[in-house]
Amino acid sequence: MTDLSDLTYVVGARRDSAGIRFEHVSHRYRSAQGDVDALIDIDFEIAAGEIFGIIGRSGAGKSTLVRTINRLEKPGAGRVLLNATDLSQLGERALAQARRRIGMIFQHFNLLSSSTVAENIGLPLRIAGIPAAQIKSKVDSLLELVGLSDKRDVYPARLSGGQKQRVGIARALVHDPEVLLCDEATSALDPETTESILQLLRDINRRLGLTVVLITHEMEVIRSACDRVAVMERGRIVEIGEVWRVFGSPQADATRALLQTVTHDLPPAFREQIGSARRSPKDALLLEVLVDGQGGSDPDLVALVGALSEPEIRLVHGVIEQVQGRAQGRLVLAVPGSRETTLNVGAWTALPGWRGQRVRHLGYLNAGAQHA
Ligand SMILES: Nc1ncnc2c1ncn2[C@@H]1O[C@H](COP(=O)(O)OP(=O)(O)OP(=O)(O)O)[C@@H](O)[C@H]1O
Repeated sequence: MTDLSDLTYVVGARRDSAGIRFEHVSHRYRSAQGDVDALIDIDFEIAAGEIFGIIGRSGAGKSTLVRTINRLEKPGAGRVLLNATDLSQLGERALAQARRRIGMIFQHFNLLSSSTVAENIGLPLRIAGIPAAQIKSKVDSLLELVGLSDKRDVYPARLSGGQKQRVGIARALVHDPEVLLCDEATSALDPETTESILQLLRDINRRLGLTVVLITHEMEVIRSACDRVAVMERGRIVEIGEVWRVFGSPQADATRALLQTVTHDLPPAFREQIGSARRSPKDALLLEVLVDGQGGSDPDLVALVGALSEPEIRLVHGVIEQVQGRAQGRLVLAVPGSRETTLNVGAWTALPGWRGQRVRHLGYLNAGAQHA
């Protein structure tokens, strides 16, 4: 008979959320095709109550890492602690109990097509032997939480992708977990639906205080939802930190490659006009001002205005956006050939207003093309 003593039946019954500690975790898959080192000496901590993103290219080791949290994967070396508990030390019964502290949602929702929304959500409770009346009340409150009260008796085939994922989220929350693992939970959804699911996850994180671990290969998802992020590459964590810091000044090549999808590149037609060398005295020098967020929520434009008040310097491209309440982006200035020698970029950027803004030479804007 299942021990029901620690199950709670009220949505929002806030448990203390759990922190997760990886201690020198390594894992090797052995197969006929050869061994794969999926995790190599992973050592870091996810704080209780944070939304933590894990990003990396396909095969980087993200799923394997997350599966060590609920011991779907047993690491070959090292330990994973859930709120100081080492799940590897638990017997079968205690492990089953501990796994209830960890909910999980998946890319393809994993719903039973022959069961209604309410039946899908209540399934883990039925398996645990909870009385029907308690299941009903729990399912009703979860349906309300995820905004699907009107879909109670509908079958999954009649739901949109976003609605299916809401059912998945409700089902993952039936045991009031302390941790919610999300494995590419928005990868099958369009951008608008993705944003609504991320909004729901943020809301649940805040209201229930639960730790959310989110795997994705989409930087956009990390930017929109996470507090901190770890970037994985070939089994290792190559970069870790607050999202705005990692986005503002990525250190690892893997991070820079992933960020290409969200950094607003120069329009192709404009890029075609840029050369690496001056071809005519009239060619303008292009300076790119990178705003990395160190300066806070508002980029200090005093310095930039100072630059623009230099005669003939033009602002030719610019994007600034907020990441975790910090301004990030870039601006491109064109300095005419006649001014290049007298312009003292070093003197501008030494001014206090340039904190968090770096300037680099982008190339030369072809004078002929400018007037084309
Ligand atoms: N059961 C397995 N047997 C052998 N190799 C495996 C197994 N599962 C994963 N791998 C390999 O381990 C490495 C890490 O896989 P993992 O699924 O953790 O990566 P991932 O970053 O989650 O990738 P994706 O984004 O494609 O899901 C890959 O090289 C993969 O091929």
